[in-house]
Amino acid sequence: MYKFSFIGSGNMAEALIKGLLQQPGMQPGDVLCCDTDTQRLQLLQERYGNLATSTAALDALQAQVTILSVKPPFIGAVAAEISQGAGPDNLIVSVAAGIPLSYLERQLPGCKIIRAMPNTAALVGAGVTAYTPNAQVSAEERQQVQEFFSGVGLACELPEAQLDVVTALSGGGPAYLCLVAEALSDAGVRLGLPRAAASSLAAQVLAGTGKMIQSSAEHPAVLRENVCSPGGTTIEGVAVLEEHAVRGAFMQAVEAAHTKAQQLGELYESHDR
Ligand SMILES: NC(=O)C1=CN([C@@H]2O[C@H](COP(=O)(O)OP(=O)(O)OC[C@H]3O[C@@H](n4cnc5c(N)ncnc54)[C@H](OP(=O)(O)O)[C@@H]3O)[C@@H](O)[C@H]2O)C=CC1
Ligand SMILES: O=C(O)[C@@H]1CCC=N1
Repeated sequence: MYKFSFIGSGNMAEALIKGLLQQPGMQPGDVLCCDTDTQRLQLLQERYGNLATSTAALDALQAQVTILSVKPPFIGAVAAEISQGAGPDNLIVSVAAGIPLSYLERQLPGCKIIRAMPNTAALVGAGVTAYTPNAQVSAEERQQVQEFFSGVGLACELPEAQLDVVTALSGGGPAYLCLVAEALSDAGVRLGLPRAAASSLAAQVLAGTGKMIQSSAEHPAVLRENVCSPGGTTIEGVAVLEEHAVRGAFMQAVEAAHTKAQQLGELYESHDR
């Protein structure tokens, strides 16, 4: 019996696998990766050692926890494939954006199912995941899933109605902040810094500020004020960001992603496959 299996071994699965393998006691052989792309499976073995692999999704049921990590449009096909073997003994975690528990329950009747939304920062053990279990999941299994996701960052159980917001905020969050890192690095290069120096400064600013926000008792607004000296340099930059309505842009970005997650969900509420 494997500890974890993944159906769909792409970017999100890899982030979780890399994070998991950094935990004490976890061996590559504890993880089964299933994917239709054999080159991808080979690449993961080159990167992470002796992971078990298979091209048959059904094999993934030979694990304590099976993670569905294919793109939303493939969830129906994968569920159909594993429904022949899945039953009340299987604990299935879907990380697919938008796909409601009710749809998964219709495809995999009787199974213990968790809908979860992690992010790719799991890769460095600094992810964040919110999840909702269905009624079949016991308290002990909830704890198992909590431990699984908290091994690769923060984890919390939330009502399913909030998962589309989580998808938009923290699921997609690394993309928004990578874009900020790129923009800061480009700005440095534009002003004459070598690319490597500009990129490393930008990355450290993001990492350091994140740490500071998390560890400080102060509101982010106060931490920002602490940087803006009266009549100084930073307030000039902040004024430009405000002129370009950057806060509004971030809010609209999260709202657009939320709308998309809801649209995906509506599609699956009304379709059987
Ligand atoms: N990327 C992210 O930041 C996050 C993603 N998610 C969710 O994770 C899921 C996966 O996303 P992501 O990792 O980015 O996607 P990827 O495309 O990187 O990975 C999906 C993998 O599944 C494979 N695949 C497709 N069909 C099947 C099948 N029938 N059986 C087995 N494997 C199959 C794909 O192969 P091929 O490429 O050949 O099609 C691909 O290797 C999505 O549902 C997404 O919503 C959730 C949170 C964050
Ligand atoms: O973009 C997506 O649909 C997925 C879900 C959250 C992050 N990536």
